[in-house]
Amino acid sequence: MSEVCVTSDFFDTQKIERMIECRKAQGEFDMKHVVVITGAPGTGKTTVRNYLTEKYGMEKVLTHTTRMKRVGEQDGVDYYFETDETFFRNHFLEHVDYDDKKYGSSLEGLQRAWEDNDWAVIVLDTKGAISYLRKMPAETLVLYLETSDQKKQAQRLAERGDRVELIKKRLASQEAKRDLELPQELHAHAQLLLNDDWEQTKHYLDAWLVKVGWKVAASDFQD
Ligand SMILES: Nc1nc2c(ncn2[C@@H]2O[C@H](COP(=O)(O)OP(=O)(O)O)[C@@H](O)[C@H]2O)c(=O)[nH]1
Ligand SMILES: Nc1ncnc2c1ncn2[C@@H]1O[C@H](COP(=O)(O)OP(=O)(O)O)[C@@H](O)[C@H]1O
Repeated sequence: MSEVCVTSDFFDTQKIERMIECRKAQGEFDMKHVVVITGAPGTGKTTVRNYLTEKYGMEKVLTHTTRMKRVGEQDGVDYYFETDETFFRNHFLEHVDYDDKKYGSSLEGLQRAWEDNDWAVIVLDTKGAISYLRKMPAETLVLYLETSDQKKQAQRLAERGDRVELIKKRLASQEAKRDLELPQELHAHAQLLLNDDWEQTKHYLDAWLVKVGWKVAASDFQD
């Protein structure tokens, strides 16, 4: 990317406008993107997803699951809740077993999101993130979330209201243990994001988005 297409000076409106024009000329803003948020339970995947939809207007891609609804979750808002019978009526781009339940994301869901918005966001386990990178390398941006202390993750699940026995089962599952580490296949592609302090995480996300081609407006940087 040429020098005028990037700037680290976010307080200079003219430089930002030149950067936007330059990126437009390269067709960067015409591209579809899907931000895949992955990581172990309790690292903040859903919280980050909500920040990207609320602050940036990204389109949330809902996925399907056979797990039970948690308190406060709604069908068609948090997930499409399925039974073992209805689950495979969907056309999945990828699907996995996670902690003895099924989860899957459909191509239709992603395409629907892209009809409304060039930027979509989805929460997946690391296996799903690898599938997305294999199938759509140009469009997929992976964020891998972690915390500096794994005890924090269990605490957060309890604070979220998850039942103690379910937290234990979830954290003991081979998939949750696997996702505590960034898989080799994601090393070169995923952006690591330490989510200890929420204020810092938000700043980090804002900066990362500019780096990966988010269409900033000069006005975003005033005040
Ligand atoms: N591969 C894949 N993973 C999914 C899908 N939907 C959700 N997940 C992942 O399944 C795991 C369990 O999700 P959930 O039961 O909501 O628990 P949470 O991680 O504690 O919020 C998480 O890692 C999600 O990112 C999907 O469609 N495909
Ligand atoms: N940086 C943070 N500091 C403190 N609590 C957080 C932070 N990020 C998320 N949480 C809280 O931790 C809990 C689990 O977060 P969530 O986004 O549901 O995790 P995940 O989807 O990865 O399982 C939620 O109650 C959320 O509000």
